[in-house]
Amino acid sequence: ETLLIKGGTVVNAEDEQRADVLVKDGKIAQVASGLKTPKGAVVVDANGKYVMPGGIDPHTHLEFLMGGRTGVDDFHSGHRAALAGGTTFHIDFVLPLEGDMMKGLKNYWDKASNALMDYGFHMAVLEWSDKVAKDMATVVEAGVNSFKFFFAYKGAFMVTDETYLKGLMRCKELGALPMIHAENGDAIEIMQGLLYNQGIRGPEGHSLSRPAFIEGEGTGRAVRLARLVNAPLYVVHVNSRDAALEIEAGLEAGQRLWGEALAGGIALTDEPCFSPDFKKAAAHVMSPPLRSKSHQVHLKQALASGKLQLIATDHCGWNSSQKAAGRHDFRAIPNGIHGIEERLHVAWEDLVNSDMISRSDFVRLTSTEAAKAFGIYPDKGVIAPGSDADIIILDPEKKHVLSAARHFSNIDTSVYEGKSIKGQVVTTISRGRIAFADGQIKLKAGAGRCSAAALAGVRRYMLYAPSSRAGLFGWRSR
Ligand SMILES: NC(=O)NCCC(=O)O
Ligand SMILES: [Zn+2]
Ligand SMILES: [Zn+2]
Repeated sequence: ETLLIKGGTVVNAEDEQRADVLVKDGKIAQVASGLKTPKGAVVVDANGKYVMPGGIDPHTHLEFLMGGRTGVDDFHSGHRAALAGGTTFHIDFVLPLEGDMMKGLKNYWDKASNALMDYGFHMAVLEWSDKVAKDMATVVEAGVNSFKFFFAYKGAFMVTDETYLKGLMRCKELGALPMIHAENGDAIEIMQGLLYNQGIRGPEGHSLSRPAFIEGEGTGRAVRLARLVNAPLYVVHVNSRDAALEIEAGLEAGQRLWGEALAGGIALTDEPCFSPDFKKAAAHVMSPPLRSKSHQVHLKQALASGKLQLIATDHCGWNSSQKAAGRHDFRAIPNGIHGIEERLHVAWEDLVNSDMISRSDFVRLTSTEAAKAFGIYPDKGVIAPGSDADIIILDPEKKHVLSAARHFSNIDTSVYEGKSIKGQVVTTISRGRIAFADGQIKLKAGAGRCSAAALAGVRRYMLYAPSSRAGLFGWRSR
C-alpha cells in the first residue's frame, strides 16, 4: 500500500518542517513539500496537524507473570492500547524460564504471536554462573541487546552486587546495554516488616517502606559500580529526585548513562496511595513508588534540561481483583501501573502544553532516544527516507479526557482517570499500514513482528566496542 500524508508539520528530534510524507511498502520513501499523489495512493490529510515518529516505549511488561499472577494486557490488548495512544514499538522484559534465558525468550516469542505492532525484548539476569554468562551470548545472537538487573524483589529477582558487577562486565564483552532497577531489597524487606508489625497494612505501607533516599542509594550504588568497571548503564523507572541527582552526578563524572522517567512519574503523585479507598490506592502501587509533587516537578525539569534522557511507562497491567490480593497486607499487592496507552498524551500535556519542552524534545524523549539506546535507529524513531513507516498524526486542537471506560487496555481502572489533554493522536501508522484511525484499531492479530532491526541490533548498531577491560584506567583517570 502507498500512503501520502499531506499538508502536515513533520516533527523529528532535530527539527520540524512543513512537508508531505510518502510511504511505500512499509517504509518512508520521501519527505518533501508539494509531493504529487502517486496513482492508487491513499491520501491522509494532515493539515494543521503534527506528523511524528511513532512512540517507542522501552519499558513494558505485557502478559507479565509475577508472584503466580499474569498481567491482564497481553500482546494483543497491549498493542491495541499502544497504537490508540500513538506508540508503535515497545521493548518488553523477558525473565529466564527454569533458569534458562533462551527458554524464556522463546516463551515470549510465543506470547507475542498475536502482536499487532513491532516489538523487541530485554532479558533479566537473576543470578551468576558460567551458564548465565553463556546464555547471555546466546540471547544476544537471538537479538537481545540489553539486560536488566534488579536491586529489589528480594528472594525473587534481586541480585547481589557481585552478580551485578560480573553482569556489567559480561554486557561489555557482548556489546550489550545493562539496565538497573535501582532500589535496595534488603532495606525494603526490613522496613516492610517493621511497618507491618506496627499495624500499617494498607497501600501506604508500600510507599513508606521505600523512601526516596533509598531509591537514591540504589541508584548511586548502581551508577558507581558501573563507573568502577567502566560500563554504560540505563537506569529504569527513575521516580525520585534522589535517583535523578545520582544520575546527574554520574553524567558529570563522564559516565555514559541513560535515566528513564515514566509517564506515571511525571503525571502522578503518591497522594492516592494514602487514600482510604483501597482500590484506588492499590492501583497506584508500583516500585519504586510514586513520590510527592516536588519529586514530580524535579523529574520534569530533569527531562527538560537533558539530565534524564527519555520517557517510558513500565506498563504492567493488574486488574483491581489482582491488586486485592494485598487488601490486608500491602506486601502482597502486585506492583505496577499502566501507561502504554497514555504516555504520549501525558507527555504532550504536561511537558509540551506546559511549555517545558519543544515538540522536537517530545519526539526525542518519547521515541528517538530509545531507538538510539537500543540499536533500532534509524529504522525506527525518525521520519526520514528509508526508515520504517511508524508514524503518528497528532491534532493539537483536539481535547479529550483519559478514562478506564474509554481506554483500549484490559485494565479495569485508570490511574489517569479524568485527566484532560489538549492534543490527540488521530492516526497511527505501523510499518506503512493504518493501524488506528477514526477512534478504531484497524490491524488484526499477527500483524506485528519482532523487529528485524532489534534482532540484528547488537551487530548492526553496536554502541560500545566489546571489551573485557575492567575499567581500572577508566575510573582512575577521572
Ligand atoms: N515496576 C513495577 O512496580 N512493576 C514491574 C516490574 C518492574 O519493572 O520492577
Ligand atoms: Zn523494575
Ligand atoms: Zn518494569
